Amino acid sequence: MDVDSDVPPPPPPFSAPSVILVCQAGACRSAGSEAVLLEIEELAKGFRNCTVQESGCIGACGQAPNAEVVRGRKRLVCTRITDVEKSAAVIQQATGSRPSLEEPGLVQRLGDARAMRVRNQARAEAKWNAALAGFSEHVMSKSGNDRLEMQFELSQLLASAGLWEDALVHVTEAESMAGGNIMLLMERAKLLGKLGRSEDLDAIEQRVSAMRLDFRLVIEVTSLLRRCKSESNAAAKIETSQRPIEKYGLWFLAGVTKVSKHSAVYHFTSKDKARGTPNPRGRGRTVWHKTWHTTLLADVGTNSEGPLPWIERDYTPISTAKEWEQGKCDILIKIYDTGLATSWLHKQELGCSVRLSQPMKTLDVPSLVPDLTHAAFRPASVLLLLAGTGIVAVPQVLHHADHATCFGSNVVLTQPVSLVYSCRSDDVLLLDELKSWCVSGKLKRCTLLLTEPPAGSPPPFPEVGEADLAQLADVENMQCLRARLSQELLENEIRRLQGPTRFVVSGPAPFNAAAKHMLSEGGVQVEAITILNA
Ligand SMILES: Cc1cc2nc3c(=O)[nH]c(=O)nc-3n(C[C@H](O)[C@H](O)[C@H](O)COP(=O)(O)OP(=O)(O)OC[C@H]3O[C@@H](n4cnc5c(N)ncnc54)[C@H](O)[C@@H]3O)c2cc1C
Repeated sequence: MDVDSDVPPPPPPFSAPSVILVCQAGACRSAGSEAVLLEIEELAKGFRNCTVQESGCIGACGQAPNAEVVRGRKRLVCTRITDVEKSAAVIQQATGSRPSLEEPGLVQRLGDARAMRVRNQARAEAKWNAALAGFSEHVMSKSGNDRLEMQFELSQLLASAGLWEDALVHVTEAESMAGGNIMLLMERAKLLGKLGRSEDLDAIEQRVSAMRLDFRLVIEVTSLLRRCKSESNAAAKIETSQRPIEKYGLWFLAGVTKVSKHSAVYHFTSKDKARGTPNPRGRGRTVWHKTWHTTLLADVGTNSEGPLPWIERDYTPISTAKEWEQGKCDILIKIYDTGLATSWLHKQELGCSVRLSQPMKTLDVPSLVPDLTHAAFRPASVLLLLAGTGIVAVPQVLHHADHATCFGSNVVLTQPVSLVYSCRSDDVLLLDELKSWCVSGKLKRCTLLLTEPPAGSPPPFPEVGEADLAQLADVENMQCLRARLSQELLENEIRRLQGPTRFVVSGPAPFNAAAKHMLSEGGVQVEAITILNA
């Protein structure tokens, strides 16, 4: 299988049937793959020999959104399908002919639909900077009702991000465009309350009293205005830097434990109730077993990812859900000298404050799929194929195999879990933990694959020594090889497993693509593979 960057040059026209698989997994979904699917479906309508289907991860997460063209035995991965032109180029790869984009308004309509879906996805993940990227300019290019609706949405996004003054400007403009809409007026009141502007709230109260409203609406509006006023009194005391950001809690950097030349465990603490919990419970709720992650807001200032002064990056804590509830969280992070968020984090002083999002589901347990509708079977065994910081999936999965750390009173992960872990010899992570999980039997087997680090810039923690691999010699179910993941090694592992097996692949994009390819060559069905970005 070829993995090409962008969409490759067009082939000559042909008539053989083809299938376009549009990835709908993690990174692609965040990059608008739902809209890519609709776009490709719409553009492919005139081609009888071409079918379009959604698919799981294609293994090129770093270049999302992606699709794969399958023609006979040939498979071609098309990456970075970031606009309508690129979608048209994918169809040309599949059919040999380019669909027409001449229909008036087509490109604009598809472009708008795609922008809306990217925004909705970012919103669902509480990634306010990503949701706002390019949105203000987009709103300004619209008129009439479209403009009114979008301007209101813009004000809501800005309010979620804590930019209440900007949100107020837009909701006020939307309200004046709508000519005195009560719903928009109440949205304005909520923002005035947050900003502590009680005189403006009085003015709104007077305006409302002069309106002819239905009796029930009067009760609702009066009670909302009362709440806004009491919020307004408290608001004056909140410093701008401490303003709540929707779905985020305030944490403090309490310590940094360097664990390799490239990575460290960052210890965070919090007393903020807004931090939420990975395991919401209460009357009427059923326990939802899952692995989870959080989003860190890295306050890097002006950036190319959106208009807000932060960038958003996901992390999978290695500490437990209970510790999160107690206000403690440990995250294992590899520092990249060219990485925007990690190089920023590397410079932070102990005691500094950071924002972490409320926990979000990564995978359902025990099926270990991102979406239960895709859980084709209940696994009898699990093989984790991890590389680099992808190793953080192991504690999250194994927490569900232990009474002390699982959610609810019953352990749901009872299947044997094996691991193949590939890492650079100067960045071996969680070695002591891996050893203890092997000794206790929580991990059935662990194969550690060591690769040589490429020459490059000096590491962030040069003072940390290399991992002591000699300690593994007496651990029977653990082996250490100086090798890369290979077809032979993988098939050897597969032969030891009781089927059906769930394969979870998590590492940098080239590792994910290679592992997925080897699994399919080894006869593993695509439904059995879960790929995670790491
Ligand atoms: C659900 C989820 C959970 C995650 N959990 C963790 C975690 O627990 N610990 C952790 O360290 N990371 C984790 N990541 C990755 C993390 O979100 C960031 O992508 C990573 O920290 C790099 O961010 P950055 O801004 O420093 O780099 P960016 O500015 O985004 O990237 C710039 C450059 O850094 C380098 N780089 C960045 N990421 C990688 C990579 N994965 N492999 C190779 N080179 C890379 C490349 O040179 C890249 O061009 C997770 C990602 C997801 C989606």
